[in-house]
Amino acid sequence: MLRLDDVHVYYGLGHVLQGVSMEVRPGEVVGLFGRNGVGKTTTIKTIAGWVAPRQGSIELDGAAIGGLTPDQVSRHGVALVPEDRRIFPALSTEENLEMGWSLCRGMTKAQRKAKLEEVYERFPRLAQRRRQPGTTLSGGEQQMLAIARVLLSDPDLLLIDEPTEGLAPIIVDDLFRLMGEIKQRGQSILLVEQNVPRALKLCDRFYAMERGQVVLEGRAGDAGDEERLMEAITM
Ligand SMILES: Nc1ncnc2c1ncn2[C@@H]1O[C@H](COP(=O)(O)OP(=O)(O)OP(=O)(O)O)[C@@H](O)[C@H]1O
Repeated sequence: MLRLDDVHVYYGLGHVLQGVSMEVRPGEVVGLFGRNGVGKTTTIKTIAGWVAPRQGSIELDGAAIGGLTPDQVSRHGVALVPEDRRIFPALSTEENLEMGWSLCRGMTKAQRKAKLEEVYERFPRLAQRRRQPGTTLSGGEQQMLAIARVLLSDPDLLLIDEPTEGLAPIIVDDLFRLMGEIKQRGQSILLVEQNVPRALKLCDRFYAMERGQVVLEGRAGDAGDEERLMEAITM
């Protein structure tokens, strides 16, 4: 469904992605691993339209999406959950969720309301906190909110950047359970995650990056591939 072919990205003179190629097939969870600064976030932001590639192609179900705006990419069924979560501190949980409506074009008011109730059923903690300002939510609740917000639009592919960073182990368990559920529903995920052993249990395949390039592709669960991955990212 998603295919990147020889994607190059620059920040000013910095050649940050140097020919990245990868794919995510329908229903797959694909891990994107590597040390700090190798270009994982930039890869995800480029797919989502936050950063424009200078060269190369990005296709989704055969349609060229490279260089489209974030809004246009989201209409192709791709949703980004960024590392900083983008929770609006002055807005309530519900108002933050409602920011996700911009991704739900074509839904009637009744459909939106039903979708919101579905999200509250799936995330009871968010339902309890629906009137509270975003800032009063814990880090884990904010992460749940960020994911719940993009689920409103039923994306086919979620790009999730470091969801568990800085969170307590029990919340990390909840987040992995949630991502497992998303996978069960047939939605694909491209996941950047520092907790590699844990992520590998969820992933079908993975890529490892080094200095703006993909240096390894492998299958999760394959002992040889996983060993090569650990070598590639800890070198
Ligand atoms: N807005 C920016 N302007 C200039 N350089 C940037 C910008 N954002 C990232 N970079 C640089 O681009 C390179 C890739 O960064 P990126 O955030 O994609 O890496 P990453 O693998 O996701 O790392 P991290 O795990 O630290 O987020 C780094 O050298 C980083 O310093």
